[in-house]
Amino acid sequence: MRLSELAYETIEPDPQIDGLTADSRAVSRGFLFAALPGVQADGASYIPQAEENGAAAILALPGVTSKLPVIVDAEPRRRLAQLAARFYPRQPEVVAGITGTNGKTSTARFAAQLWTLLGCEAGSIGTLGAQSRVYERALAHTTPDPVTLHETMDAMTRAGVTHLAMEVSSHGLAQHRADGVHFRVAAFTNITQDHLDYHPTFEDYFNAKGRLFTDLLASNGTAAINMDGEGAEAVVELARLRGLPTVQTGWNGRDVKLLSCEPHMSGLALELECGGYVYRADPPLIGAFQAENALLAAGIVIAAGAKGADVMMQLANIEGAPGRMEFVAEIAGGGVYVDYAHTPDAVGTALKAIRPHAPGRVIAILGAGGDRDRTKRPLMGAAAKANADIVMVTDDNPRTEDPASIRAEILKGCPDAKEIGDRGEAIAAGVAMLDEGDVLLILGKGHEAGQQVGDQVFPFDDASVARDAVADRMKELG
Ligand SMILES: CC(=O)N[C@H]1[C@@H](OP(=O)(O)OP(=O)(O)OC[C@H]2O[C@@H](n3ccc(=O)[nH]c3=O)[C@H](O)[C@@H]2O)O[C@H](CO)[C@@H](O)[C@@H]1O[C@H](C)C(=O)N[C@@H](C)C(=O)N[C@H](CCC(=O)O)C(=O)O
Ligand SMILES: Nc1ncnc2c1ncn2[C@@H]1O[C@H](COP(=O)(O)OP(=O)(O)OP(=O)(O)O)[C@@H](O)[C@H]1O
Ligand SMILES: N[C@H](CCC[C@H](N)C(=O)O)C(=O)O
Repeated sequence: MRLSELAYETIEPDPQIDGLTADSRAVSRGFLFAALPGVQADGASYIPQAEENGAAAILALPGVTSKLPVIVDAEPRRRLAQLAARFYPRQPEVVAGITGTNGKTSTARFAAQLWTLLGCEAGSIGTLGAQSRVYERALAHTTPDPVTLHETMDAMTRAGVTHLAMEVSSHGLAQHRADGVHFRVAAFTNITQDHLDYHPTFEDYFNAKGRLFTDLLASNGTAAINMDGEGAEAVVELARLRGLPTVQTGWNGRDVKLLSCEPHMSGLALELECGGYVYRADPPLIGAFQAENALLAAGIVIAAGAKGADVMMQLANIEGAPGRMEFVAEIAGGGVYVDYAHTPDAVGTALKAIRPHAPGRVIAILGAGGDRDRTKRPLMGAAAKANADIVMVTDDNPRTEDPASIRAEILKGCPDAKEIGDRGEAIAAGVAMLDEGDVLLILGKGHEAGQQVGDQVFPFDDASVARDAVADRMKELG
């Protein structure tokens, strides 16, 4: 593709463009290099490296110079996404974007499962990567950079995916990573505190999420909203201002309404109302909050055109996502579970949700990630203290921070907690504490396969560490 075709500008010279990237280290001959101003660095300072690597053109802010043809744009991130959408033009027929603080991954997975059960070739993109029956790809971000995103969507579409549910994070929205995606449905789970290291205020965080509804949802699209989530009314208002229809779900939902939700040992017994009819479904999901995510997923699939009755019939068949209230081992009439709660709201929600599974005590293990919102740490500690019988504070991904300082900030919210920095030791100590009917809930890292300390990622998987600890304890008990 010629640069002028890609950029919709008359440019001389007009080189052939063979690829796009915002990372000078990934530039190959014929690539367009997008010089983006970032948090850590200014992409413009890498233009010489891009030129050396064979770049054919540059995208940059006004005032930036190069010996190569330059596309000048005051919003280069937005422009890069537009270029990426043109360079990789194929998108599934139906794309649903899901935003919110908690529940995006589960909702995206549920929506993709429902579509599959209804006979569509469906997939998802998010924290667990790009997944479908016909195409899989590991991804570094919940919402990938626009080049990776559009390339992935193009490849998924070529592989046959027609229905895609994708997570759209607030970072992704603020950085225009998903611009150029044709969203038929935009969905909202909830908004509570997170990422206040990146967003200067909670309002800024909400507004970033709001972009999915105000800027990215197609003008003939539909908003699907979990009416039980914090912030739902404000999102209804965003849709109303654009005159867009909504599908409202949850206990407070209008279109898919939860009438009752009874957690039992292996799942949830749900009673719902949709289109004037009452349905029962018993999905194998642990945690009452998963009912909200399941109903929102149903709302997404209905918003994209499926019949409510058909969707309700399949709700019993959806399965939980890895690392989300995942049962990993049984011990002494209780069990060990792993969950990805890494916000104050999620810690409280997950601990409340596990209570019905614990005839005995609830023991919580948690840490908090380094180089992320510090203000959430004592609140996470307090949420654990309020909802667990015993709390143990350990390390999550310290990244470049001092792990002991992170733990000290969590401990401000739960001063009586036991502190064990080494996560493996903490899990072993938690398992050793389990008595008849007790439950251990290991929070924060869910499906993650590594622990990031400094710049290094060491293999670490909560579920397998917990299984090994349970096996050791069983041996000891004979
Ligand atoms: C705060 C944030 O989101 N930063 C992301 C952003 O970095 P940045 O633009 O600030 O990059 P920078 O390091 O300042 O560099 C500026 C530019 O110079 C370029 N560069 C840099 C070095 C070099 O040698 N050559 C070069 O060209 C970089 O590619 C970049 O374009 O763009 C980078 C490239 O796409 C991302 O890798 C990086 O994600 C960082 C690592 C990150 O941790 N992001 C997390 C917080 C995130 O995005 N999380 C959300 C999920 C949150 C949730 O919902 O829980 C996600 O969607 O994953
Ligand atoms: N509807 C919900 N309300 C409150 N908490 C929830 C809800 N759904 C999930 N959670 C909690 O949030 C955790 C993270 O869930 P999930 O991975 O689905 O969220 P996410 O929005 O994808 O997060 P991230 O983008 O950070 O990966 C879960 O493990 C659970 O503890
Ligand atoms: N997407 C989230 C994941 C957090 C997971 C937790 N284990 C941590 O490291 O903080 C983030 O980047 O904030």
